[in-house]
Amino acid sequence: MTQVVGLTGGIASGKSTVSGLLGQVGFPIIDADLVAHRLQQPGQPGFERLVERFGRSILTMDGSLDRQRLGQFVFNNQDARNQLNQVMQPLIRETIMGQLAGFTKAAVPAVILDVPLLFEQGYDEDCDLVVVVTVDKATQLARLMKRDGLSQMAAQARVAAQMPLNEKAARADIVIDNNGDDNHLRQQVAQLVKRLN
Ligand SMILES: CC(C)(COP(=O)(O)OP(=O)(O)OC[C@H]1O[C@@H](n2cnc3c(N)ncnc32)[C@H](O)[C@@H]1O)[C@@H](O)C(=O)NCCC(=O)NCCS
Ligand SMILES: Nc1ncnc2c1ncn2[C@@H]1O[C@H](COP(=O)(O)OP(=O)(O)OP(=O)(O)O)[C@@H](O)[C@H]1O
Repeated sequence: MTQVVGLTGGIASGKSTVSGLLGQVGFPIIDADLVAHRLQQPGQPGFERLVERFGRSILTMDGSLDRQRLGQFVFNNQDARNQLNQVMQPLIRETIMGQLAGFTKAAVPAVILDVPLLFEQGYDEDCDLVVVVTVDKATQLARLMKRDGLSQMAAQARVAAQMPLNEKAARADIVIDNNGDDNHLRQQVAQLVKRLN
């Protein structure tokens, strides 16, 4: 049986950093952000349906999705975010479930399901174990502002669009505390790897 390990947290809490480390030691990763980005390439179903829903004003001059513009819109408008989720979440789920079935068929021992909206979209039901990467609000905002070049207000809006991180941590089987440095994070990931092996 393939063990499905859910990996989630808040925006910029360090999920991708953790999944990168798990990938380095050989775990296959299903990355929901990557799945979403691929579905949003011109010609892909997510792209077509987003243009139908929001119009061509969400496109750049070269005809690709203007992620920055759509982000500004949906992270400041709950109704627009609901519409985005209505369009994207069923497509993301279908793709993720297809990938999961592939790994199960190949009988891999464990697969990492890296999904920012794991609890919000009910993927925890499909997991054998859920790992939540947490970070204090101030550090989260600082890392998010730095990584994405966002203002404090824009970063706060993105954080507010997700389930509070302490609620996610309360629902976790394993919590990884990412308030420390890279070394502190690596030590905790090494513990997790021991447990998974
Ligand atoms: C709004 C979009 C265009 C902004 O693009 P951008 O390149 O700036 O961000 P990116 O896709 O890299 O996501 C960054 C982070 O934002 C958060 N986030 C993304 N979508 C959502 C959402 N619908 N609700 C809450 N948080 C979200 C996640 O923590 C994610 O890791 C993009 O996030 C998007 O299309 N989101 C819908 C798809 C989705 O739900 N993705 C999450 C996978 S479950
Ligand atoms: N322990 C750490 N010390 C300093 N910076 C860190 C640490 N862990 C992660 N970062 C940085 O914080 C930022 C957010 O990390 P990362 O991209 O892994 O988060 P994420 O949870 O995957 O975000 P998202 O939800 O947006 O996909 C990145 O720029 C990353 O390099």
